[in-house]
Amino acid sequence: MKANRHPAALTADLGNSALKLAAWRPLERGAIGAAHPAARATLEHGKGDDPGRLVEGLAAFLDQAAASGAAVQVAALSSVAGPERTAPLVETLSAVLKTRGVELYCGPDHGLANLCDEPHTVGADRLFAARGALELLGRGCVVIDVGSAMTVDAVVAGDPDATEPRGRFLGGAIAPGPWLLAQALATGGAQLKLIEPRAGVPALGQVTGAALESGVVHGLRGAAFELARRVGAEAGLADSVRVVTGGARGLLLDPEPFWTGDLREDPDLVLRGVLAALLERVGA
Ligand SMILES: Nc1ncnc2c1ncn2[C@@H]1O[C@H](COP(=O)(O)OP(=O)(O)O)[C@@H](O)[C@H]1O
Ligand SMILES: CC(C)(COP(=O)(O)O)[C@@H](O)C(=O)NCCC(=O)O
Ligand SMILES: [K+]
Repeated sequence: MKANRHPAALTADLGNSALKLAAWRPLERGAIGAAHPAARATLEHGKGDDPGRLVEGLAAFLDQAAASGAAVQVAALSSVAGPERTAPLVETLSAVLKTRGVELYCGPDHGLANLCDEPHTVGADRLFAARGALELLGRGCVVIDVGSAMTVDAVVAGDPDATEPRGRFLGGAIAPGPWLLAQALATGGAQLKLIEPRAGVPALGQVTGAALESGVVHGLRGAAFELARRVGAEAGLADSVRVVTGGARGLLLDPEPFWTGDLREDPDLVLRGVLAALLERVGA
């Protein structure tokens, strides 16, 4: 017989910029969409990082999570990095978890039908974010994930009477994120310097740096709006909710977007999707 509660879980998302962790308390069934992590952390994780530091960081995170009611019993990882960054992380993560009797699942099934032409090439974070959005909203939407890249994707819910699939991933757009925009400008013009994208800058820049900040930040906001509008329209989701996630989402949300329509923010969309997939995987 299945227990009423899911086990406490660790979810990890290795993106191009950072490793994100969330620990989740034991949840009631059907509560993934409304859950808040007991603990969250973002660890820099690049090539050639000291594994000792990662071990320490992970152990400290797991202790903090346990103190907040999430003594982790199961764990899963999503990665969009290549094997050179993913393999050492999996090794370290597995080793740390093993000392606590916890098994790590790598890339659990996201549970969506992937309708893209080359499904295996779609980044795992896009699929997990889409799954997370379905958990959050219970219906189709446009997902905007602002990290190294800015992805704008469409997902629709599956048939509630059927057990599979949970939904359908329809694809979308991959645009540069704020840092890629800033770097492209800095390397593309002799007079142009590297700026740090930050929220709330004026559009009317009156020195080079301010004009670059404006172009990156307001350009990103404009791109997000236009992509969400067009992706939504082509996916039959013209009036649907837009859900914004990713480490740089603040650039879209502050000041308040000029877009009309229903907008939601969820810092944990990818990790929420990984959680849903993991709990299904362990059948708990
Ligand atoms: N405080 C911040 N203000 C603005 N941007 C930030 C901040 N923290 C992180 N970022 C941006 O978020 C990106 C990381 O977001 P994340 O979703 O973790 O990316 P990825 O999934 O590519 O690893 C960084 O590249 C940076 O552009
Ligand atoms: C588009 C992405 C770079 C986004 O990654 P992120 O910005 O979150 O690090 C990643 O999902 C990826 O590498 N995708 C592979 C190409 C594809 O999704 O079609
Ligand atoms: K991301």
